[in-house]
Amino acid sequence: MITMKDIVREGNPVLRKVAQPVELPPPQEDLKLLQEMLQFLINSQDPELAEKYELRPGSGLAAPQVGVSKRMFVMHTTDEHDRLFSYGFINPRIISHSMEETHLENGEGCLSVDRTIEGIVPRHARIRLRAQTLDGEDVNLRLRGLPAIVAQHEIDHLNGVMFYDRIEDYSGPYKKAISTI
Ligand SMILES: O=C(O)C[C@@H](Cc1ccccc1)[C@H](O)SCc1ccccc1
Ligand code: NI
Repeated sequence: MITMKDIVREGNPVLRKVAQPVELPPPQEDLKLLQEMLQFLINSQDPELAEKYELRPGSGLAAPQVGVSKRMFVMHTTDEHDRLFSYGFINPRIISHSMEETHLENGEGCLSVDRTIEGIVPRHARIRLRAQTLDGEDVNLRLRGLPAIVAQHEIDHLNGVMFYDRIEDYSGPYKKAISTI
């Protein structure tokens, strides 16, 4: 069972690596890990289990956050119509997105970041996501709202990007060095 001790925190270089594609068909051990990551999200949203195992609630989790630099993530969240989006994604790609942007009013957090970082994190309002799912099917999903934001946050993890890299005026110690012209 995955608990908070299994989640790597900022400063660990795995969070700044570009994760490797998963070989297809996915090895059994990758599928097992993805299933355990999804179960973590479900457990983290159960008040009794979250309290018992001291879990921070999560709507998304990427494999690098459990120290595995592979291109897969899980999501367990609802949209504004209370529809549940519960998936394990393998080799996810955003194949198109809206020009329109969105953001969470109170900014974003991260299970790998044990501090609050203020600031708006701009995200695409709508994305088209292609991936293989935990169930082995190829999906091509249109996401909007919170599921779209969660997916973008997790895919950033697969590319070594942290949410605060995207805050316009963030100049904290962890911001990735950007080349100055
Ligand atoms: O660290 C992670 O990847 C899990 C994050 C994902 C996330 C944070 C903010 C916005 C979108 C995705 C969270 O722990 S999931 C919990 C959550 C959900 C919505 C807003 C804030 C926190
Ligand atoms: Ni995160």
